[in-house]
Amino acid sequence: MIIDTLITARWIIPVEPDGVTLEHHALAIDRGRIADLLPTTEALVKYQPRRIERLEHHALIPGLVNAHTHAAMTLLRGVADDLPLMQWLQEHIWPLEQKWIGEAFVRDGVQLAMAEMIRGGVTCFNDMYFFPEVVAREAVRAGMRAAVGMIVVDFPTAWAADADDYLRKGLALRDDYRHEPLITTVFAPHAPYTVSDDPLTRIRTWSEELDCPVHIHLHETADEIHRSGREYGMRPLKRLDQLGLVGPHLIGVHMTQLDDGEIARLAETGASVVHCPESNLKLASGFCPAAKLLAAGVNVALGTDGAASNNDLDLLGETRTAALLAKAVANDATALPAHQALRMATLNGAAALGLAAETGSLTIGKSADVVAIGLEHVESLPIYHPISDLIYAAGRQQVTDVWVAGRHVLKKRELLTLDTQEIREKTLNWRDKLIHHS
Ligand SMILES: CSC[C@H]1O[C@@H](n2cnc3c(O)ncnc32)[C@H](O)[C@@H]1O
Ligand SMILES: [Zn+2]
Repeated sequence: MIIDTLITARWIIPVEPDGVTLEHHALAIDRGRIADLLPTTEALVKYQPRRIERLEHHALIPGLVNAHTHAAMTLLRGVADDLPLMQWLQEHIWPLEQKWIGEAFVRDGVQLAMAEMIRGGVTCFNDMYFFPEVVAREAVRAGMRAAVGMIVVDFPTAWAADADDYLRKGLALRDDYRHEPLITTVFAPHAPYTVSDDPLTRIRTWSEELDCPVHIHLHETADEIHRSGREYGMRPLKRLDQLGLVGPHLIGVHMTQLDDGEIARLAETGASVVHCPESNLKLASGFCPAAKLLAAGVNVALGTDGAASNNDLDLLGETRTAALLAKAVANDATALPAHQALRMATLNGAAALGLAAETGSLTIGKSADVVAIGLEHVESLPIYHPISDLIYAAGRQQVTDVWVAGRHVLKKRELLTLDTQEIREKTLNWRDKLIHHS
């Protein structure tokens, strides 16, 4: 049978079923989808591929899903470090954004972010940023899958004037991209402290009508909880619950401040949480009880947050941090084993975005979003358990090849859809502008 591509690999970690590693298997790709997963010896007899990739020292894994980013903030990487969240935002990031944000900033920042993410094995990102139509356009150009935020904040910015304007523009974007398979749109009210009840209520109604997720920073710091107590007389999650937003569409990002009742409420309503351990560590925001949430049945995905608070978009590294931190937070070395961490970085992210039928595991019929990572490096040998190596020893620089919807976007670490040299030059121009005119 003729197919587009056959990838033979030393190991294949499909993620579904959980914890399984196949040895000497092959992945057949046809018309952008996973057509088969079978032993290499059988594949070589059964298929006549137009292209064949023999990856004898590699593991194939599903493309990683970065479930919370502000991609264009790569241009603000390292601009303000070692500060708590509100001081970082109010004194540094928001003034810079007010001055510089525009279509060109977002275009160049997103291109830099996608170059970094693809080289790190990320095939899908969930973005919350200004000028989301630019994010969507650039993602399609680069061949990346993106869930693009229909953002809302109470204050005017270069992108929109007020809540009505944000929502109108967001819904127009959703309509424009309704036939583009790589792009989905997600409501993205910034946070409970920047979006008032009226737009949140309208988002609830739209989200139900359109069956569309709602992506929001939530319970990020203790300060946010205290402020909500002063302004609304209740914790933010309670307020969102009263507004009808706590349910299967909710994607609560950070969630470092949670009591047992709130964990139970997230579980019973089918909400998702995005854990961003490195941003939380760097801003000293607190610790998301990831293992406790998973044990309660909550879908927990992983995100890097923006490169201005992380300071990288290394989701594989983030997965390692999540697995290590969970053990410290739970005081239990068995908490969040490697296979569960990998699931968070792939299938759980896809599930949070409503994309589990499309991506997140190497399953026949799903989109061919695939990452090859060379494991036989001195840094990760001798390899008793490939999933352990992947999470605890390997680094993103070991990612060699990436396919999104069957399209080869990284080949032997070379980006095929983005111009690395041009991205470097534009980034350095932005650095010079920010240094000389801020
Ligand atoms: C409405 S566009 C997104 C908005 O969010 C800001 N931001 C970046 N990181 C965080 C964070 O960890 N908590 C809250 N807000 C954050 C970003 O600078 C944009 O203004
Ligand atoms: Zn964020």
